[in-house]
Parts: sequence; structure tokens; C-alpha cells
Amino acid sequence: MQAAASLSLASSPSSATASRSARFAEYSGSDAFLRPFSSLRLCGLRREVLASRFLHRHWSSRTALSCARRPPRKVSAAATDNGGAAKGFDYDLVIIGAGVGGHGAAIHAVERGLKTAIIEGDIVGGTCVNRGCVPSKALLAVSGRMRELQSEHHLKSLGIQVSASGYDRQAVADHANNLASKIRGNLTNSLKALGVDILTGVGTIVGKQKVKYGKVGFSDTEVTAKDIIIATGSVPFVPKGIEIDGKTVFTSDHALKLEWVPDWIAIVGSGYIGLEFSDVYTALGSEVTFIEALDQLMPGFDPEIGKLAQRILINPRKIDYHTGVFASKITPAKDGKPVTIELIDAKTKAPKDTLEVDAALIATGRAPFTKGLGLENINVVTERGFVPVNERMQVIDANGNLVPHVYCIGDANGKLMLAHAASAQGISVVEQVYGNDNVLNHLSIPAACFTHPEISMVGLTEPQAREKAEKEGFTVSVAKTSFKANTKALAENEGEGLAKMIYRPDTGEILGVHILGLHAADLIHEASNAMALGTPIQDIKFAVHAHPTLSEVLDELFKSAKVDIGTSHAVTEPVPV
Ligand SMILES: Cc1cc2nc3c(=O)[nH]c(=O)nc-3n(C[C@H](O)[C@H](O)[C@H](O)COP(=O)(O)OP(=O)(O)OC[C@H]3O[C@@H](n4cnc5c(N)ncnc54)[C@H](O)[C@@H]3O)c2cc1C
Ligand SMILES: NC(=O)c1ccc[n+]([C@@H]2O[C@H](COP(=O)([O-])OP(=O)(O)OC[C@H]3O[C@@H](n4cnc5c(N)ncnc54)[C@H](O)[C@@H]3O)[C@@H](O)[C@H]2O)c1
Repeated sequence: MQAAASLSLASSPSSATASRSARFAEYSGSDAFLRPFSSLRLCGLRREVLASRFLHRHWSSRTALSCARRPPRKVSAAATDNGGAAKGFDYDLVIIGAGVGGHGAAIHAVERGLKTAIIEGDIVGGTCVNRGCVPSKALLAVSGRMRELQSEHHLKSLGIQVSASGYDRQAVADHANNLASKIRGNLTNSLKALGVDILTGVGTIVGKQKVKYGKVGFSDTEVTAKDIIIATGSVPFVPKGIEIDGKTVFTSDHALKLEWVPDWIAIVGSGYIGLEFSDVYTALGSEVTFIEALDQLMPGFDPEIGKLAQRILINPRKIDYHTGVFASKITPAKDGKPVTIELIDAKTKAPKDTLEVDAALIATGRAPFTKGLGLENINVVTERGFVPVNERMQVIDANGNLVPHVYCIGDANGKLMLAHAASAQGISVVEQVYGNDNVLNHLSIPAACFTHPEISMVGLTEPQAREKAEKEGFTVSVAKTSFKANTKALAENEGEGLAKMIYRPDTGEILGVHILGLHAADLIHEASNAMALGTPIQDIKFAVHAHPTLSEVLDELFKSAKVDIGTSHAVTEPVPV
């Protein structure tokens, strides 16, 4: 019998990790890629930089992971031109990995006047821009419109007649690919414009405040930095027993290229990636079978929201599912035979079923990419591949001590695998490097799943809040509002949805907010900002919302909460005009 697949992220590189390494190693570009981009020091481009932030961080440059076969060459600070570094160092800050985390840190570092370089071993933009948030949201934009056009009942109730709907697969794929390229370009330009040196090649920490980088077959270059940030991200985690061929059995890396739309696809894992792709595939005509190891679909969500999501996003669609099972063995289609999937009971490991499908998408989480980083040179041992850090993202060594001047942000530390979390951690680290102590409140970081309708959340789920309340001896209350009572949602004929808030009635503290409904991903920020700023319900409920807007769903939510104390400050004080 097959060994049980593990639910936890891999500590050893998965097959996808290995293929990523191969991709790094395969690339052989021109020597020009080895030269640091000599950066223009310009101040007037702040607007462009800010614009690029909205467009999601990104950049371009290609390289290869390198093995140090030749002695490192030394680069002098004079080789670049983005200001002076701290005495005795080439740079104030060197960031390894130009994904969203590295980009956010680099931009903020320049704003703080730090001489900064970013090392990238593949293409600028990392997962989010090239293989994650950006192309997936382009596909989801298409699935959203397809859904609307296919919903005769919905259109009829608005008085709209559409005779037919269809799509051009290659054009949809091009839309996703073009968007990624565009944003990568914008972000690259913004980095160059601000004077961040983009150093191409694989970065390896070689010692205290020392990093080398280079490309296969070329000599490495060594730079010194007062502070180093590791921002090397993650790759898809593929459980043991699953064979990826990239055509019929694949991960999100391949699926985003939309090379074909299978009639029947099994999606292993019903987390963010699984759910978003089920939205895309069913809108484009596929039938989906979920395979989920835990006893319910979407186990990460607040249970009430999960149940509603099942009613809205799963049951009415061409989706069936197996829960409480592992896909213990998956064999790609070959010689006219379909993809075969062997299922075993997640608890007993007894064989349960064998499925034959056209394709399988493996969406079972992501593994940190920390290979080749030289962590052994600073006595750091990873935990299941993740770099151990404290609440300030300072790296912890094998003896439990902080490694001076080394930080790790983003997916590589595993705290919260989200693009904006990576970037926020980077900004927090730069603040510390600059001299301002800064601890990011991870509980106030929102998350969203971009299905139709969307799901969003911030803070604790109801069971988590009740557990905390039990331990700490306080009471928890829950307020709820429905999209059915919202004028704008009804005007759009999109009244399905719920917003729920978990809070402390004794203090008015918001513990968590969960939304399922139209534009939930945009709506969550009023709650997450309130949590980040420590604004209690008795204050935020006096904030005024434009009518008719979806934001009134949250207005109603705050107003319906029963807080035992009055307003904490005089928000109604008259202002002389
Ligand atoms: C399909 C999909 C959809 C997603 N959608 C969303 C979403 O909608 N919203 C959201 O918030 N998050 C989303 N995510 C998650 C998001 O993409 C990640 O959380 C985010 O990219 C992490 O950023 P990072 O900077 O830590 O790492 P990455 O983006 O992975 O970047 C790391 C970079 O480091 C480089 N690198 C690695 N090792 C080295 C080395 N030794 N030397 C030099 N360079 C190196 C890599 O090439 C890479 O460019 C999605 C992920 C996937 C897979
Ligand atoms: N909209 C977004 O913000 C967004 C979108 C996509 C991805 N992401 C990020 O990317 C990361 C990875 O996403 P993901 O969906 O792959 O991971 P996930 O952790 O969200 O979900 C993985 C799911 O797979 C299940 N699973 C694991 N091993 C299994 C096995 N062998 N057989 C059956 N089921 C198994 C787990 O129980 C879980 O439900 C997430 O951490 C997420 O934060 C975010």
C-alpha cells in the first residue's frame, strides 16, 4: 500500500521544487544579465513607483541558480550609483528574491534612504506576478463574466437577453500571460527608476553580512550588506506518490497557462487554489471532482462561511467531492489511458476508491524555497523547509539565538502565505533596519478568495475566538448582516451573501470578520483597518457610508453589534464651518 501523503508542507523539495531548480539552472542568458543594472537615481519617479504598487509588484530579469565553482569576484560600491552605503559595506540592504515581498521591502528601503540591491535567480515578480495572484485573477475575471453570461435566470431578471456566450481559450490564456508581463515590466521599471540595483543570479549567504550571486557557468560576485533580507518564496508542494507530467497531472504553475480545458478534472485540495480554479474550470465548461484530506471542503474558512460557500459555490455547480481521503497515487494519462487516482482513507489509510479523470490539478499547499541559500553558513536549520523567525522576522539560528542583521519575509518563513503579507513584512523589517521598532499585527491582515461571489476574512474564526475567550475568560458575541438587505446588491441582483463579525461585547474589540458576497475582497478592508488601528466598534459604527453601496453591509454589521459601553471618543462633536 502507498504511504500516506502528508498534510503538512514538505521539508524536502518536491518534484515541483526540483523542476524549478532545473528551470533556474537551464537558463543561459547573455553576460549582460550578470551586470548589476546601473540605476538611475531619480526622485521625480515616485508617482510611477506608487502606481506600480497598485499594479502589484513585479519585474523582469532572467537568470540561473548558480553553484559556486569559481572564486567570488568582489564588487565595489562604486559599481553602482544609488547613493552611499553604511561605512565598510557595498549596500545598506541586500534582499534575496525579487518576489512581492522583496519588491515591497526594496521600494520602502529606498524611501528610507537605504542603498539597496535585490538579487533574483529567475524572473522578477516571483510567484504572485508570474505564477500566482496576477494570472489567476485574470482567469477569474473571465470566469466571472462567463458565469454572468451563462446565468439566463439572472440576466432575465435584469431584463437582459443574450443569445449565446462562448470563449476563445487561447485568447483567455493570452490575457493572463499578457497581464503578468505588463505588471512585471511596470515593477521592473519602478525598481530601476528608484535606483534599486537588480543583481541577477542565485543569491547565497556566504558569511556574516556577505552574499554572493551568480549564474551557472559564470563566476560569482560577492557583495557585503549591513542587513540582509531573505525573500525566496515558495513552490507548489506535491505529495509523495503523485507524478506530475505538466500536461494531465499538474500544479497551478501549469494550470495558469490554460493550455487546455479538460472535460473532467480532479482538484486535489480544496484550499484557495483549488477553490479559485474550480470557479475558473466550471465557468469554462469542465466538471470538477474535489479530493480533500480533511472531513469537509474548504477547511480553512470559518465553518459557517464554509457551509454557505458549499451552498453557493459548490452544490449548484458541476462539482462533486470526496472528503476525508488522500490521493495516495496519481498516474498521468498515457497511451490512451486516463489519469488514474488512488484514494485512501485519510485516517485508516485503507484503500477507498480509484478515479479515472482527464486531468488532475494538485493544489495541496506550497513548500518554502530555501534551497541553495547557504543557511548552513549562518548556522540556521530550517523547520519543514521554512526559515525560523521571531515576530520581527529576525532569523533564529540552530541554538535559538537571533542571527544579527538577517531577516526572512514572505512565503519562505511560512507565517502567512499571502502576497500582501510578504510585502508588509518587508516594510516592517525595513522600518526596524531604519531604527523604528515595528511588529506587524498578523491578525489584522486580510485574506480573500476570488471566487464568484468572493470570500474574505480577517482575524479569528468563530471557533478560534470562542477558544481564546474560554482560555482568557471573556465573552464573545457574533453579529451578522445579509447582502439581501443591501440596496446595491439587490440592484445588481446579487443578494446572496453574508457578513459576520465576532467581537467582544465588553470592550467593542473586533476579533474577526468574514464575508461571502459580491466584492467581499474589497469590503473586508474597513474591518481589517479597524483591527490594525485598534478602532473599536463603538467608534467605527459612527462612520458614514455612501448610499447605496455594498459598504453598507459592513455599516449594518457594526451598527447591529451590541457593545456594553458607550462611544469611546466624541465623534459627533460639531465642527465650526
Ligand atoms: C495560483 C496562486 C494564486 C495566488 N493568489 C494570491 C492572491 O490572490 N492574493 C495573495 O495575497 N496571494 C496569492 N498567492 C500567494 C502569493 O503568490 C505568495 O504569497 C507570494 O508570491 C509570496 O511572495 P514572496 O515574495 O514571499 O515569494 P515569491 O513571490 O515566491 O518570490 C520569491 C522570489 O525569490 C526568487 N528566489 C528564490 N531563491 C532565490 C535565490 N537563492 N536567489 C535569488 N532569487 C531567489 C524566486 O525566483 C522568486 O522570484 C497565490 C499563489 C498562487 C500559487
Ligand atoms: N486568493 C488568495 O489569496 C490565494 C489564492 C491562491 C493561493 N493562495 C496562497 O497559496 C497557498 C497555497 O494554496 P493551496 O490552495 O495550495 O493550499 P491551502 O493550504 O489553502 O489548501 C490546501 C488544501 O489541500 C488539502 N490537502 C493537503 N494535502 C492533501 C492530500 N494529499 N490529499 C487531499 N487533500 C490534501 C488540505 O487539507 C487543504 O484543504 C495558500 O497558503 C494561500 O495562502 C492565496
